[in-house]
Amino acid sequence: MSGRVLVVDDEQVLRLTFEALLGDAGHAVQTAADFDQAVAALEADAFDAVFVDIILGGRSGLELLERAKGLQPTTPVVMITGQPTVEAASRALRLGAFDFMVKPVTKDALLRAARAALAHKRLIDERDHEAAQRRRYQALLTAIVEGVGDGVISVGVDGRLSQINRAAQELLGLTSQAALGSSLEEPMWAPLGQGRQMLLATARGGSAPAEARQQIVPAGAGPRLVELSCRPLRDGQGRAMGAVLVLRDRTRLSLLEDSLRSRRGLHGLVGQSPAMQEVYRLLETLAETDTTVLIGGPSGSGKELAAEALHYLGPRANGPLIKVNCAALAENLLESELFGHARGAFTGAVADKAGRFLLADGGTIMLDEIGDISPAVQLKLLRVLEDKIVERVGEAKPRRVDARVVAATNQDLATLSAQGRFRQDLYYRLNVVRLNMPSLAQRREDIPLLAEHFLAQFARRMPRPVEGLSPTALEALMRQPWPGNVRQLRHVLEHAYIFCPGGLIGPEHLPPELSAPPISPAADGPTSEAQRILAALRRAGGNKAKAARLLGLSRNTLYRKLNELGLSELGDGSE
Ligand SMILES: Nc1ncnc2c1ncn2[C@@H]1O[C@H](COP(=O)(O)OP(=O)(O)OP(=O)(O)O)[C@@H](O)[C@H]1O
Repeated sequence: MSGRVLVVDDEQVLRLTFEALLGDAGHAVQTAADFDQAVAALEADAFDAVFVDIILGGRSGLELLERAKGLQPTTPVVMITGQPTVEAASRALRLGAFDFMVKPVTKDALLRAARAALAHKRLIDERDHEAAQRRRYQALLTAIVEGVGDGVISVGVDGRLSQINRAAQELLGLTSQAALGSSLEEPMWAPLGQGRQMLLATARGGSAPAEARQQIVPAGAGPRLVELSCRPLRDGQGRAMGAVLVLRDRTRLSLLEDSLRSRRGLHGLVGQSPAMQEVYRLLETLAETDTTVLIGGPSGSGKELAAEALHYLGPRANGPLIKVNCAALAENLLESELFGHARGAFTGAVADKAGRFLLADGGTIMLDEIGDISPAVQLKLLRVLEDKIVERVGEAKPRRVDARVVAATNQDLATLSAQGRFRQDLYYRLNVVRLNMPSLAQRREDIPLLAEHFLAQFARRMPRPVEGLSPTALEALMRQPWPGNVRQLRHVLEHAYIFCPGGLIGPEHLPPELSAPPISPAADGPTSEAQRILAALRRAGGNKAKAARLLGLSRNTLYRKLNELGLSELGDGSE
């Protein structure tokens, strides 16, 4: 081990001898003959060891020792004396001398002392180097920790705060600087919520989740959605030193996600429009409850699908879902269909019949086209809704039934009840919660998504190489008034799918009715409605099923309307 050595002695012989011996041993030696020369050398250069004679002409070597320690504190200074005294030795050591040698100094003793001094210096240098490195590392870490936007909190194994950055303070709403060394058990850390347990448990080597997501409500501010990530801190030997928690504020992201996560559909219903988002939100809320829901909306707008969603998204999903189309059955048939009958209750009642309400026990009953039920059935229905009791036709025995009622109509029940055609009390009872399905014209932006959905459905049923809609066909679809709403769109696309030989569906594959000026939706009064129906029947060559499709009405609704308008004799009666 070689080093830079300064030899300070006023005796030239000694200086030269030391210089030669140390030089031969590989050290770079510099000499100084007196105090001032020595100080100049120490000021000019850094030395790894200094040999100083205690007698330096007029000055004391001890004085130089003191000066050397001031200038180069970590450099070992070896004192040399011709007349050792206890006082001088102890003073030298007190002043920080590394060693004390008595003349005559042998070569071996000199080299040994030099070796020891240099080894000592290296040790100190290394320790200093490590400490400096630790300080640099710490400064860097602090800069990083302060610089990142995420909150950082660390604790020692004792659960006491060892570091917290500004972001964490702000996130937690801590107004004053959190005191390092304070325990995380203190109440001021309560807003940290689960993060507190994660930190404490991890720091103590216990088990805790490494990741979590939670809401933090900082004092005097709104709630923040925060992602937590906790890791243990270990030293080089793997010993636990504490834990660090990173808090990432996801509030903005989650708001953004929420606004972007406009859903493309819900349980069979397709559509990404704001109107449908509202429907989905309402359906999810209502699915959880047992309230009677009245679903309104024009024909073909998805009322039946909405009723299904209400059933299948709620706690009754495992129970039965019974659907009854109230317009499809004659009055007396509907009554026994709904409430059941006893054997012999009327001609043809050859056996007991449970009725749809009892079949729906524990589940949901969907009463479609509820506007079409007779006054007698209305009264019976009111009884079920109010008392949850059914009585079968021809039997006076009340039976308890637990069925959720979802009613649907495309008629204006408020007007019907104002006209005395629908019981007002039943209307109020049904109308407790109202869900209105938007018409397709109110959500045209959903047409491309719906088209994609239906084409994929057809492709499963009738494999043929239809790739999708051409832009012009889509444009034509976007322009339609869609009085028949989604049902009509579905029919139109089915037609196009069948007529398209492959590739893209073009406008030429769409049903001819679509290329003709669209039949305008009923905007006003019965006259224009009659005209619309007549126009549709004409265009459909008298075929009522086809006319219903053109109008976007279900067949039942068209029959009802024809009856109401006194037009039931029109058309060829074909389905
Ligand atoms: N949002 C939608 N997403 C996907 N398909 C839909 C949607 N709305 C309606 N449909 C489809 O349109 C057709 C008619 O829907 P549905 O029977 O639910 O309508 P409705 O309002 O009950 O009609 P009506 O009043 O004539 O009984 C069905 O084939 C249904 O699958």
